[in-house]
Amino acid sequence: MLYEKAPAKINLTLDVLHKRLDGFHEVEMVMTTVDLADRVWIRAIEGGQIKIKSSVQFVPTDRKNLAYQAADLIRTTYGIKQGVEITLEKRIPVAAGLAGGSSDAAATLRGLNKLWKLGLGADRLAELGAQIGSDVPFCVYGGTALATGRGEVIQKISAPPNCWVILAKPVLSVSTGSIFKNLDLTSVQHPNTKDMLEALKTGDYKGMCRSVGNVLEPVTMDLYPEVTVLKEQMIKFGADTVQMSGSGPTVFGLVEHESRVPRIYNGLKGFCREVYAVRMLGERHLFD
Ligand SMILES: C[C@](O)(CO)[C@H](O)COP(=O)(O)OP(=O)(O)OC[C@H]1O[C@@H](n2ccc(N)nc2=O)[C@H](O)[C@@H]1O
Ligand SMILES: Nc1ncnc2c1ncn2[C@@H]1O[C@H](COP(=O)(O)OP(=O)(O)OP(=O)(O)O)[C@@H](O)[C@H]1O
Repeated sequence: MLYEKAPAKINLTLDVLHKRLDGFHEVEMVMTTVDLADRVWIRAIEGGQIKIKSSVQFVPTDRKNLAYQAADLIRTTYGIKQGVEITLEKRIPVAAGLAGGSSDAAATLRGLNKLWKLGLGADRLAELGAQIGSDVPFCVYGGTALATGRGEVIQKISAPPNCWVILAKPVLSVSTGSIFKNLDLTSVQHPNTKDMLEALKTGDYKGMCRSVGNVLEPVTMDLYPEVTVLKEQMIKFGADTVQMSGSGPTVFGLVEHESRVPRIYNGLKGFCREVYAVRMLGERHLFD
């Protein structure tokens, strides 16, 4: 039985430059992995099927599951006949803006590359991942990166300075497609990606906090006022900066001093069921 860790990502910045002819949006995002992870177990089985088991009932186990799609893609591309059972121990909240499904798909690609001794490099796995979803290539590498294109062009960058990340997810699921559809590009406030890259390069925690920005945040907040409330609460409880991740609805707060974490965590727990206090994974890449 093979094990792969599938960590969640957060978007320190998320900018949209323009809408492309293929319907996707050209983005520029600084992403990093955090220590909240699904566990993916993979084993070969008789019968040539792809079987998905999930610890969470409402996650699909058919070909709608991104891990299924990853296994199917790698099997057809490399003419593999052997069956495989993939067990997803879900820890990352679903439809949360934390790339849970994408990370499971990326972990499946890494795991099957090992199981079937395909000898594929990270870049090739990322290329395959791009056929499954825009966030999958980043999840293949993990660590910290600047993602451009529709999210699939990955450039490794310096890890953020050490800090705590508090994640809070309101009880609602957000469809990424509908948030992009509601984005009005004539009135967006673009984040300063250059300042963020500089802050990471120089290990400037305050500079990092000043440079967070996500153009999708106001779109999701307009549709779901709970997200605004959660952000305001997290600021009130003392986070250094707070922002929504991806298309939401999870918001994350950055906290430099560990002593401040319990107050924020406990304060949020009072009215939000899903709250996590985790570390960033920084430079720890997932591909070896
Ligand atoms: C919002 C982010 O999570 C930020 O990390 C990602 O950009 C979304 O990545 P994802 O969930 O892997 O998204 P995909 O499954 O590729 O796309 C879902 C839908 O989002 C929209 N979409 C996604 C990425 C992108 N660059 N432009 C888009 O317009 C498209 O309508 C697409 O049909
Ligand atoms: N392995 C999986 N884990 C969770 N959800 C999955 C998985 N495969 C497919 N899905 C479906 O995908 C939808 C989005 O789930 P996911 O948790 O990946 O969203 P997300 O965190 O918002 O992703 P992103 O940040 O990449 O937009 C869910 O509604 C679920 O039905």
